[in-house]
Amino acid sequence: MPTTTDGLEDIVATRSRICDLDGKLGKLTYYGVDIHDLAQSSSFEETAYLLWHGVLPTRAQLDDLRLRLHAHRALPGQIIELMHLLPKTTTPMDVLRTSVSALSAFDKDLTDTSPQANHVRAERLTAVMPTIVTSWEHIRHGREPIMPLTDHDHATNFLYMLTGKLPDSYTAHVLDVALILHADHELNASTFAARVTAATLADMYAAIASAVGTLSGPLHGGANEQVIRMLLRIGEVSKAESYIKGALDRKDRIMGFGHRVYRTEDPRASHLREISQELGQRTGDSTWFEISQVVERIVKEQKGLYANVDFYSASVYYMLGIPVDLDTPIFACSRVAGWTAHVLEQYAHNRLIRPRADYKGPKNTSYVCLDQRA
Ligand SMILES: CC(=O)SCCNC(=O)CCNC(=O)[C@H](O)C(C)(C)COP(=O)(O)OP(=O)(O)OC[C@H]1O[C@@H](n2cnc3c(N)ncnc32)[C@H](O)[C@@H]1OP(=O)(O)O
Ligand SMILES: O=C([O-])CC(=O)C(=O)O
Repeated sequence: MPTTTDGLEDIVATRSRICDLDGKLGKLTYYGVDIHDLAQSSSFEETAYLLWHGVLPTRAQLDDLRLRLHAHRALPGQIIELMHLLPKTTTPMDVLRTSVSALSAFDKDLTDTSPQANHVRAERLTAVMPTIVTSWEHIRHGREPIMPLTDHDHATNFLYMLTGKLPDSYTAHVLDVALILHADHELNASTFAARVTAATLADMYAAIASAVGTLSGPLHGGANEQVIRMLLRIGEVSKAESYIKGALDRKDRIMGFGHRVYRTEDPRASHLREISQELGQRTGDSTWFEISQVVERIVKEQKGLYANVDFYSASVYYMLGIPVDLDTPIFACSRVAGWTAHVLEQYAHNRLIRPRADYKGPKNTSYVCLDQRA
């Protein structure tokens, strides 16, 4: 049996054309396009098109995609009914996973597994996930969900469905950039889970439900919610240093730091840090940015760890007024573009993913009948 690597570290498990990640240089590209250029100049919809088609769209192609996404935003009424049956304490990520799974029941063409049908599913899932997340926010607080807009971009529509008001252009821009930055990241745990599921030729809903479940854990996408909970516990800039030193002394893991691949700054964190600072200035309350800065400095000094994408996204979402347990669902609403791109790629060049385990358990154990066991 070849040597095993815990956590599959540095194991190259597939070929992919979608996302290139250089952990030493801190360089991230989607189909060769640098994440910095996308964050600077693209939109979430254009980035999703790039992930699904491998090229940037023409204006007409982008306009067509936007229209299709608008048309797919509404949820089947039965999914809203299903949400009403869930206990109000159900976490938004669990509701998202359950609803994505249930959506397969409303796909009239489920037996059509052609690439075209799966492309439509990728667009549908991407269009509808913000409606699931924001509907649950209203339902759990005893309110009626707000119907999606039939125009406006993805970020604006999300914030509208969440608050019932059209956001100002800066707020919508910030969420749009955050969605671009989270859209794909090579073979991260949730994308791997989606590909493993797709490789059995299970349908796209099953693959995305696997991915949502995998993203929810605090060592992966769930870290952003834990980061803001930590910042809120710290509460004041003057308490940040002693809080974080105490946590490090206790050998706690500091959420939002460290990465399996990056050995330098996560290129997405640089954008989110800048946005966090600017939001602090615009809102007149830089507390969350300043606490984050102290935490970042001490974790870097004492552990040599860099902030990852989840660290500054936490204060950004908080300053946008987003409820803390919607942080990871927002991540999912972006990453679904990457997940579905990887599922399409998996279907196109499929082989079952089935590694081996190096067995370490007992051998030749005799079977003792139940009534003879002590
Ligand atoms: C979108 C994303 O998924 S980005 C990642 C989001 N997750 C987090 O922010 C959670 C906090 N970070 C972590 O737990 C880790 O850095 C991970 C899971 C992201 C990567 O972990 P791995 O590559 O498996 O590293 P591993 O868990 O083996 O840690 C290596 C060492 O660094 C330490 N370490 C790693 N991250 C942290 C952290 N955030 N805080 C404190 N110590 C840490 C570990 O305790 C371990 O130390 P040890 O060797 O003395 O036991
Ligand atoms: O790549 C990873 O392991 C985690 C990550 O940063 C992401 O999924 O965005």
